[in-house]
Order: sequence, then C-alpha cells, then structure tokens
Amino acid sequence: MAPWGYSKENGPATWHKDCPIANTGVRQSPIDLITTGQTCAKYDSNLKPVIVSYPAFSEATFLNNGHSVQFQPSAGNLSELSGGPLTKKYKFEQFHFHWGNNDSEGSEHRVNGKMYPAELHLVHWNSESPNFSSFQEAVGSNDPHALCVLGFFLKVGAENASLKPITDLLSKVKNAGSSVSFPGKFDLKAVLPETLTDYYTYDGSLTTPPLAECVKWIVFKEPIEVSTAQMEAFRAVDDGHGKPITGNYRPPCPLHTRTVAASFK
Ligand SMILES: C[C@@H](CNC(=O)c1ccc(S(N)(=O)=O)cc1)Cn1ccc2ccccc21
Ligand SMILES: [Zn+2]
Repeated sequence: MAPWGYSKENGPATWHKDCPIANTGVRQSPIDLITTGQTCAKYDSNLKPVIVSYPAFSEATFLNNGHSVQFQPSAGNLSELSGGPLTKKYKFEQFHFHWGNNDSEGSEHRVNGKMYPAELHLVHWNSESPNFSSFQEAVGSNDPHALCVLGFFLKVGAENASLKPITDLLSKVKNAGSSVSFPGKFDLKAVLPETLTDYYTYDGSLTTPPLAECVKWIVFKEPIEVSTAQMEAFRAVDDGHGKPITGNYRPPCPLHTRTVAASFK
C-alpha cells in the first residue's frame, strides 16, 4: 500500500489506485450533511439519545501516525457506546482528529457545505457480533455496522479545559511516528456536550484507506469549542516529510441512494 496521505502526490484523489472502493464505493465517507431540499436529512422521531459510558482512561498511548494524532487506551478499557440508532453495544477503540490550516477548513463532514476548523472522531466496534471479537477483525468483516464512529465538530471559541491535556501533549508528538504514554487519567466524557440527543446518522465508511464500508456514522449537531491556541497546536504536528499536517480531511463523497436521518427537527 503506497503510503497514502493528503499531499498532491498521495492525497484523496490518488487513493483509488490502491483502494478502488474510493471511486466505486456507494457508501463512502465523509459526506456533506444537507439540511434542506431534496436530498436533505430526514427527521426520525424514533432516534433515541446516544449513550456513552466512558470511565476515565488510566492507561493510554498518544500517537502521531503521520496522518493524524490518535489517543488509544490499553486493551482493558471498558468504555462502551449504545443507544442512538444502534441495536448493539460497541466498544471504544480510539479517538483522533482531522483539521485544516485555517479556521475555514478542516472538518471531514460539512453542514450545507460549511466546514468547521476540525472534527473529532470517536471510533468504536460492535462487541456483540458473533462474527468478530476485535477491532481489526471488525474492519475486515464486511459487516455494514461493524464500526460506529461518533463525529464532533470543533469550532474556535473559549479554551476547552477538558481537551487541554490532549492539546498540551501535541508538542510531545510533533514528529510523525512518535508516541507518548498518556500521563495520568483522561476524562473523555468531560469533552463531550452534556446531551447527545441532536445528531445526523447514516451508513458510511472509514474516511482513510482502506475506506472500508462498515461504519454507522453519528455526527453531532452541536460543535465543541476550542481556543485558537488549541487549534494552532494541531497545525504544528508534522506529517513525517518535515511538513506540518495542514489538512488531513477527505472531501465529501457522493450520497448515492443513501438517506441521512436526523434525531432533531
Ligand atoms: C483499519 C486500519 C486503520 N484505520 C483505522 O483504524 C481508522 C479508524 C477510523 C477512521 S475514521 N476517520 O473514518 O474515523 C479511519 C481509519 C488498519 N487496518 C485494518 C485492516 C486493514 C486492511 C488494510 C489496510 C489497513 C487495515
Ligand atoms: Zn477520522
């Protein structure tokens, strides 16, 4: 697999070479979430609030993998996800971010064409399936809902004290391939909005190779605020070619016959 990335030479427009599903897939992510008109998100009153049980992580690795920064707790973590559009319980795997080099771009999903400066992805896998018993197996399972990713937009505003332990660590993983063990506990629950009631949900894929079409996406309407300094900290992380990662987001993909449901009017 040629090392994919986000530059002209190895960016999203080239991924189809190693990953044909990039162009042939009919449930690719991200998408532009349209809220009015023909193909707009449809209110579904059956959609319940998303339920997360995120006990503070005590052991985790914070990694710069050259295309994002990723927080991955040790295998023993008991964090779980259920509710919303889900019929099963999902286990937390990792969270990571996508961002741009200025405040007008950076998120992967868009709302009526609007991009936010960044997007946080909380990655989970279905822990109740008889067909797989690990994240890696889930990705390779062809199960349409093997994974569930919660997407939160980031917008510039007040400093986010809950995310400060993460943004303060970015300088320690400036070089691609570098990782640190996360010092102390991290309370992910504190990062999220109180109520997880208002979201868009649709069937999609990983937004990076292998672009597997196994993701139930849940993208929350309410953005999370971070300060300009916190945004700048992301933009100082390197991509392994001596350049900062300044746009690790894939452009929106065609909806095809999919519909997007909204849990709110
Ligand atoms: C899943 C890959 C690693 N990628 C991810 O785990 C991942 C998770 C979430 C997103 S996002 N941005 O959609 O939330 C994107 C990628 C490893 N891996 C496992 C099998 C496998 C096969 C080929 C190549 C890589 C493979
Ligand atoms: Zn992501």
